[in-house]
Amino acid sequence: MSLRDVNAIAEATSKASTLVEALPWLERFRGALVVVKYGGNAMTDDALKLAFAQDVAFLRYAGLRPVVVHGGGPQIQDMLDRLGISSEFKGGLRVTTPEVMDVVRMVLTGQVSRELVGLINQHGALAVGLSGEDGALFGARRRGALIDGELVDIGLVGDVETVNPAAVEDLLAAGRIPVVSSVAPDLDHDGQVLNVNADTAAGALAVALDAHKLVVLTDVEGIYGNWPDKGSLLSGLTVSAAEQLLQQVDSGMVPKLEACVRAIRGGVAQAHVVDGRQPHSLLLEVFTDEGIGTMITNDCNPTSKEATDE
Ligand SMILES: Nc1ncnc2c1ncn2[C@@H]1O[C@H](COP(=O)(O)OP(=O)(O)O)[C@@H](O)[C@H]1O
Ligand SMILES: CC(=O)N[C@@H](CCC(=O)OP(=O)(O)O)C(=O)O
Repeated sequence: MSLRDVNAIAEATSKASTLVEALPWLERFRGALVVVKYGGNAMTDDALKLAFAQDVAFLRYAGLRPVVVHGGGPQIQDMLDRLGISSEFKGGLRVTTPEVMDVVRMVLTGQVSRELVGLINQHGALAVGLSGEDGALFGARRRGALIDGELVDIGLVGDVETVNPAAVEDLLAAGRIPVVSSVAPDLDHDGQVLNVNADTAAGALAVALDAHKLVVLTDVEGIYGNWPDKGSLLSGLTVSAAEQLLQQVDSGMVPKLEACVRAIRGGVAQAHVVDGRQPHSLLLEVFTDEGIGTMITNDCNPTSKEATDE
């Protein structure tokens, strides 16, 4: 046998072993409902967006039930800049005036959602976009931001208080992939919509759908115990440890960690924060033995990918 033949066999064997490694996870997660939060910072590269759309379609064809909740912070910022509208963040949340709210709604539902739906549908008539307004999916109430222990007004920003998952469940029952934008009707003011952080929306939806997993894709490798010390990346932590860590993290990681805690406390078996800059990170998380990034589980199933919500 020539060296070329030996190399070809080794390459084929390695490809086959990747597929075989996926087998127990394919068996285990058949039918599992997975809520995937796709952050705007992991969405800025065209090749990464294509890979993400492939992963989501793959999950669906592999028999899982993916639901995408997307962000779009950088895309909103681009549009605000183009329109010459200034906005600032307080406590990781965008201060949202009525003028900014118009742009948030337009960009999330009219641009980011459309683009993701189009990319996923390159693999079949799968994805349908909807916002928190559609089918009264979300109901939100205005919230402030906690700055140095003081609650400050940040305008039309909401926290999800009610979830009516019927519209999403209808789409799932029809074999579709719901793609959800985090704009929500204000429960206290008819006709008003609120800007909801997409991590918060994903956590609330994962609980309401009784999801098996919440996977949050972002622009770091996972959660660091001592950010920004690169040696402090955590592969797994319990929900109690995550609650303690919440006191130490800052900026965009706060709503992510809060969403993971909300999901686990609400009965979701596993929550993951993974690196959306790594192509196919979603597939690697679901279908490999080690997974990637940081996994949060309840205190009874410490950091095991076998964790269940049963
Ligand atoms: N403990 C931590 N571990 C990881 N990232 C952290 C931590 N604390 C703060 N961060 C910051 O959170 C950011 C992720 O949030 P964000 O930029 O809002 O992402 P996305 O656009 O994906 O929602 C990271 O890039 C990092 O700067
Ligand atoms: C209240 C608030 O901050 N809303 C976010 C909504 C989009 C979002 O969450 O996008 P990422 O996931 O990309 O950060 C914003 O206006 O930027």
